[in-house]
Amino acid sequence: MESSAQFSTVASRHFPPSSSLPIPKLPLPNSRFPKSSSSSWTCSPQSLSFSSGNSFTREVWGVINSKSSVIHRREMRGIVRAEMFGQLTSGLEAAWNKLKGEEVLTKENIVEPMRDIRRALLEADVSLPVVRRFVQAVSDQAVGTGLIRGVRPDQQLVKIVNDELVKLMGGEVSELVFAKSKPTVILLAGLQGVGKTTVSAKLALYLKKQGKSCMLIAGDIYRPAAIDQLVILGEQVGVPVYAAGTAIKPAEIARQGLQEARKKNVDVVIMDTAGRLQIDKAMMDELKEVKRVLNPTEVLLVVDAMTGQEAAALVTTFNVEIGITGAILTKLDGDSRGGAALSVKEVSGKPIKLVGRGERMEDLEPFYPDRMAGRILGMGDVLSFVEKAQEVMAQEDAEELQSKIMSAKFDFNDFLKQTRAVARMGSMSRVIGMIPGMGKVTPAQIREAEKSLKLMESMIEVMTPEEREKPELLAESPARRKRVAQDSGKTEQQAPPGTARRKRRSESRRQFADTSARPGPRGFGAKD
Ligand SMILES: Nc1nc2c(ncn2[C@@H]2O[C@H](COP(=O)(O)OP(=O)(O)OP(=O)(O)O)[C@@H](O)[C@H]2O)c(=O)[nH]1
Repeated sequence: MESSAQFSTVASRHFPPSSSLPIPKLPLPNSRFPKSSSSSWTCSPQSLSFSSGNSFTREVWGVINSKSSVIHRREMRGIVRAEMFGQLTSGLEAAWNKLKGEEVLTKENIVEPMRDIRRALLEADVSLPVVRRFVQAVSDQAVGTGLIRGVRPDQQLVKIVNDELVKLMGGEVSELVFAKSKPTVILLAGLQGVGKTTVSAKLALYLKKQGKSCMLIAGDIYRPAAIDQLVILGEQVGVPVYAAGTAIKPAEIARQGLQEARKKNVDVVIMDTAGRLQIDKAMMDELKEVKRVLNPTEVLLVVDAMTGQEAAALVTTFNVEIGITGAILTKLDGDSRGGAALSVKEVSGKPIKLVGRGERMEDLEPFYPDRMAGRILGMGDVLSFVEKAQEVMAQEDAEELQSKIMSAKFDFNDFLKQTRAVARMGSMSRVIGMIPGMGKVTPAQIREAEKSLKLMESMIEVMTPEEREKPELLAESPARRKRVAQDSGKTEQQAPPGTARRKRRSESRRQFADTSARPGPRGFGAKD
């Protein structure tokens, strides 16, 4: 009877307690999420809100939510996080915890927290001179701060560390520079496998979204597949690619490509170049030649975030050798340490302009030092969340959803629309990482939540159009619920762990509900 067990994740709170099928329930979302009578993430340029209530969405977030408290308890037992900057976040938390119970920051009581901060930064692979300067700056301010009414010493220290982190990463966001007369030329360089080819196409899409016409030049003649890769990616993002094969020199390709771009009157030209396993003279000379031909506005070094402080050293070397304008940090999504993000500006003097946070073409963003600091300190990144939400959901859709929720007309079609919109924002781990307080959810728990979501989607997919529009049809008919469960191929054996226990708990709740005069359910399946 997995069918009913699974179905219950959707229906339990929406169907009358007299339903004949035993309907186990998922745990209710805990207080970390606001509760209201209906459930949705809604966004508009002016606002973003989450309301949770009687819907699938509440169930999904409920799963994640209930897990986050479990995770919190695990955290206390010292289990380290694996998500972006997770390791650093955990390390810094140890420092604040040492100040719990203190009245004021003193020279004596900050010794241990400062040691923790130093250790956390070194473990994050931040370069030693940077760590030294950082710790010194934080200690000086901490001792000089004095008592601020209503602010605990641990909160004071978090604020000081936050400000210093923002400074360390360059303070302001460093925008791309565009040439006064078309085309703006962007030259990409970097070692092998760091993500240059992918970044070329991502950058073209990023600029296209800003209304700029782009052209890509395939200049990696040493890895023949790189040209094909760029042509495919160019097609994917709808940007023309200039390729001249592998038999001519990159500088000549650059010259021809630039000519073509001028003919096409494009706004921006982006040139992908070959990577090497290590920096060698021939590679640098070739790049210098390409740079001379292109006279680019931006020369961006693509570096892999996972290489930590080595990335900062590379930026320095490339800057000395060929002169660069900034860096693009890729694979930040898999970086639990953060050493590269924290070291590049301070070590090389060159800013990180953009970051790659996933393999999809949309996963390239400006580098915001303040938002990064927020992520590092476990405060989420609400602004990026809102921007992503705005990107994937049309304002009208958001308003329509909101009004449906308000009038309790949110149906299964709306639920699908909403979850698919959230999926377009990126992987669930990424979306969750941007929400304050959710940074502690581990990858395993996210995978489980994703599984639950897929399960719900598969059930909705086998519903008839009428059932999707009128959830009450299912509420009133055990036969329909059974069919939906069977058609979506669920069996009791496939039930996720804990279902049996939830089932027992739900039965006892239902017995209670049968005997007490509780008001009927609202939201999905509600009768107006
Ligand atoms: N997770 C993740 N993967 C990325 C990111 N950027 C690039 N990748 C992946 O990294 C791998 C290498 O990317 P490429 O673009 O081929 O790297 P490249 O620097 O052009 O490689 P060479 O031409 O060999 O020098 C690919 O599998 C990309 O999908 C990112 O931000 N996050």
